[in-house]
Amino acid sequence: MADQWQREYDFAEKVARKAGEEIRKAGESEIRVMTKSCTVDLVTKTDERVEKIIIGSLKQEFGEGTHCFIGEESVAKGEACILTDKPTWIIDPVDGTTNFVHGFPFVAVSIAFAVNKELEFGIVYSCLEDKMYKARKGQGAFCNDELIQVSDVKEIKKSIIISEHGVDRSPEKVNKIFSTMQKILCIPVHGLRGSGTAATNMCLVASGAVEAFFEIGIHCWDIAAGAVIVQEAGGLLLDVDGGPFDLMSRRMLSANNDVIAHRIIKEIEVFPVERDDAPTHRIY
Ligand SMILES: O=P(O)(O)OC[C@@]1(O)O[C@H](CO)[C@@H](O)[C@@H]1O
Ligand SMILES: [Mg+2]
Repeated sequence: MADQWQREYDFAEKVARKAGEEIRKAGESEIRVMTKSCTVDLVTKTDERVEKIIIGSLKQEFGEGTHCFIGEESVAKGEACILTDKPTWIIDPVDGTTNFVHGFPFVAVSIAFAVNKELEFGIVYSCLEDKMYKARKGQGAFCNDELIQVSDVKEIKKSIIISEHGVDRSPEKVNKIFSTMQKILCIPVHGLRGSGTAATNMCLVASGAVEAFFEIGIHCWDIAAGAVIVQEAGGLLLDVDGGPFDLMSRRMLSANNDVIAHRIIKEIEVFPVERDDAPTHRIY
C-alpha cells in the first residue's frame, strides 16, 4: 500500500511540534531537576510530562492497544524496552536534558516508528532552533521541508567528527572514550564536536555539517529517528566495530560514507555496554 504509515508520519510531526512548544515554554520558568541512574543523569518534570503528552496523543489518534511504545521515561520507570514485530513508537521526549537544564541551546524531541523491527520514519524536532528534521524510508530526508544530504568529504583530514561521553563516568570507560577522541583528533581531523543530543548530532551528519557521529552507550530512543534521517540523507549506519547496525545494542556510528566510517572505526576503543533489551538492563 503506497501510503501505508503516512497518517502516522504526518501525525508524528504535529506531535513533535507540540512537544517542542511545551519544552520551549517550560524552559522559561524554573526547572526542577531530578536524577536517574547517577548524579549526572538528569531528568525533569518536563521530560515526564512531554512523554505523557506524546504517548497520550498517539494513543488517542490511533487507538489504545494498536501500537507499542518504547519511551525513555517509561523505561526509566520500569516498562519493558523490547522491540517486537508490532508497530512500535520509539520516543525520546527531551533529548539533551542536561542542555535543557543549563540553557545550552540544543534540545530535541525524537520520535521514530518501526514495523517488523524496521524503522519506517523518524522525526527530530530541534525545538530551540526550530528545525524540524524528518525522513520516511525511501523518500529522502528534510529539514524544515528542504531536502538535506550528507557531506561528500572522503578525506578524514578534512572532516569534523562528533562523539559524546554519556553519563557513565567510571574511569575505565572515560579513559577509553578520551583515548579514542585523542587518536581521532591527532589524525588530525578539522575538529571534534558534540551538541549534547544524539538526535541532533545525527541530523548534523544528515545535513552535511559534520562527517560522522559515533557513541557507545546511547539508547534506542536517542538514535532511532536520527537513523532514518541519516540513511535517507545518503549516509550509513554501522556498529562501532564495522559490523551491522543494531538499534538495541547501544553502539552506533553514523557517517557520510564508508571511507570516513572505516577510518574512524580503526581508532575506536570499544568497551562493553549492556544492550537496551537485556533482561537485567540498568539504565545509563
Ligand atoms: O537523557 P537525554 O537527554 O535524553 O540524552 C542525552 C544524551 O546526551 O545521552 C546520550 C548518551 O550519552 C547522548 O548522546 C544523548 O543524546
Ligand atoms: Mg531524554
